[in-house]
Amino acid sequence: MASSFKPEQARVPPAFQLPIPPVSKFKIGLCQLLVTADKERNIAHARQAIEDAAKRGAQLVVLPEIWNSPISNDSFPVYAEDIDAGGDASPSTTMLSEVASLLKITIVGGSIPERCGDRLYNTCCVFDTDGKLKAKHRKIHLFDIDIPGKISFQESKTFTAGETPTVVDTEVGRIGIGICHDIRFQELVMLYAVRGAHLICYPGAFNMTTGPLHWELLQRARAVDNQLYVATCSPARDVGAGYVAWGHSTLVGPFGEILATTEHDDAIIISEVDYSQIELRRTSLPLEKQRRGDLYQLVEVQRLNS
Ligand SMILES: NC(=O)CC(=O)C(=O)O
Repeated sequence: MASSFKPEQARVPPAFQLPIPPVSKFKIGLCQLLVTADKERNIAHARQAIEDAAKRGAQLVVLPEIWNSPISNDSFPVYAEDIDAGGDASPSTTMLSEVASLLKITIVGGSIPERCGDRLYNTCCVFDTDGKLKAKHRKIHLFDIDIPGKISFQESKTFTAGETPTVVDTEVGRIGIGICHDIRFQELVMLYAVRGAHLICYPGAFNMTTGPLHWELLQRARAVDNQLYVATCSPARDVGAGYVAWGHSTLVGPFGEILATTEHDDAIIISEVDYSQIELRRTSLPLEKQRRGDLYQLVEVQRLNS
């Protein structure tokens, strides 16, 4: 198939520019949730976990990928919600909006199956402290895998891929969003870094085959290459589920260091993010100055249709 890329649609992004965040030090809460087939219970459980995290001081709370539904192509259409319609058409995001404004916290709302017309997306909503929907990221790289005898999953059977990278300004800094498989594509986070992201949040559900080898490796690679914070949030492991999640939600600092993590059970991680560490790491190890832009460059494609 001929490529639709045209050189006039490309531009070289400017160098890193780190905006001054409204707060430079805050607590983050990663809610690793056990997800069941009972959607109402999943919503109530997520709400309780968010409230607990906020009580423990979290100003930013992150939820897992697909936290209101089992992870299966049969379930996605059944559990999908019309996020744009809101209200009763989207009980999951209505809850997130309510609880964000009630507790005055920022929420990176994991992801849920979204229905939009006749399409389904794997979508992450970000709510600010007023409960306003600040951003909606639709998973860009769908997870299709076939390792015989280990794992076979074709997300593209039900979901349509998103078309837009997402960077959002919040009260806890500039956040880039990716969902699970998006973490494997380094160009996306490089783009987020040049757009000045302090933190990348990846709601994700790696599995028992790729999780042990790649989950931590990818988070640390994204953080150390770009000298920024990376937070991941997984569903808790349910060995009886059709898709068994690896768990191990984690916060990684800008030197690639693991700041907080957990095993695979239902858990809330509370940890501190300190953006002064980004400047410190970038000053002592100035990758941006050392980068050989004369030899290679990241080119951003301008989507004419978006
Ligand atoms: N579930 C995903 O989207 C990605 C994943 O598990 C992987 O290994 O990649």
